[in-house]
Amino acid sequence: MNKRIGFIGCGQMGQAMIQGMIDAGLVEASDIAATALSDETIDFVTDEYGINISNENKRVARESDLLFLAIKPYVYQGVVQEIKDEVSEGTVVITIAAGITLDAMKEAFGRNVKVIRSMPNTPSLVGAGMSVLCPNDFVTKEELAEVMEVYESFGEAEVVEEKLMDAVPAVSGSSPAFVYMLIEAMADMAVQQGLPREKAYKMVSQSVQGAAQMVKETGRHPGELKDAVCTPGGTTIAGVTKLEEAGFRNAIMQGMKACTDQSKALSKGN
Ligand SMILES: NC(=O)C1=CN([C@@H]2O[C@H](COP(=O)(O)OP(=O)(O)OC[C@H]3O[C@@H](n4cnc5c(N)ncnc54)[C@H](O)[C@@H]3O)[C@@H](O)[C@H]2O)C=CC1
Ligand SMILES: O=C(O)[C@@H]1CCC=N1
Repeated sequence: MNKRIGFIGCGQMGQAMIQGMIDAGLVEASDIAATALSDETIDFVTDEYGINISNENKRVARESDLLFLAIKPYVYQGVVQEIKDEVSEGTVVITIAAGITLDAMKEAFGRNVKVIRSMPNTPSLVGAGMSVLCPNDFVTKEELAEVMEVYESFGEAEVVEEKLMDAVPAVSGSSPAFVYMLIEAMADMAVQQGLPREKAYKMVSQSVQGAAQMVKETGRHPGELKDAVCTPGGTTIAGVTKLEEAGFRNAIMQGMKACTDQSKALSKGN
């Protein structure tokens, strides 16, 4: 890709995206510039990814065409104050935090800047990310296509209207955590029943991945796929009955709602 890519902040999510785009062959590691606060992170990222990393936010902001702000939501204001005069008119700034709205970015910069609000997730690290994007009015179609190319290098990407962005963390950014909880709980019980832990993780994670692939590739309704697993009087329907008694689906729905409510609250606070 013929664009200078910069990351302000290079923690869990920044590293996942960087590894994903390098593995996909989109860019060379040496073409990516990033910043972090601690020398420990700078040393680790240098050794692990071979990108150019420093603590020079202003320089990276000045020298990037696509500038990812991979920092925690509560440091956005301070970082934007620091870098805003370095960001040129042609640079596209990409946010990755829940609740940082396009308006909040315009206000923080104090001028019209090209901004794309996005919500990626950590499976980007292994090329299986799900990212959702929303550009402001100053981003051209070509620029959006370039940024989509970046996101699609490490997974799938969709564009939605900004009013839907608060519903997005529940299905992209945060949802892997919920699935890890499911995998952990399933494996714990398998271990309790005598299966070795490593085998339990392998069996459960492969089954979860396979089920997700079935939904994606067959296009069949998840309920229909579930029914196809349930033998009358068999093991699956016994498990389904117990899960429903324990409020399984309702618990998931409430978790998704809480995630969305929190994103809305964060959006209002900015
Ligand atoms: N971890 C995840 O699964 C996801 C995170 N996000 C969002 O990504 C953003 C980053 O999250 P994580 O990577 O998890 O956090 P993290 O704490 O792992 O990384 C944050 C990075 O920012 C750096 N940093 C902090 N202050 C800085 C400053 N003033 N200048 C330059 N660098 C600075 C830190 O050194 C660190 O490298 C957050 O806004 C989060 O909401 C979005 C989707 C998923
Ligand atoms: O928990 C959070 O707020 C961030 C956004 C999505 C995943 N992590």
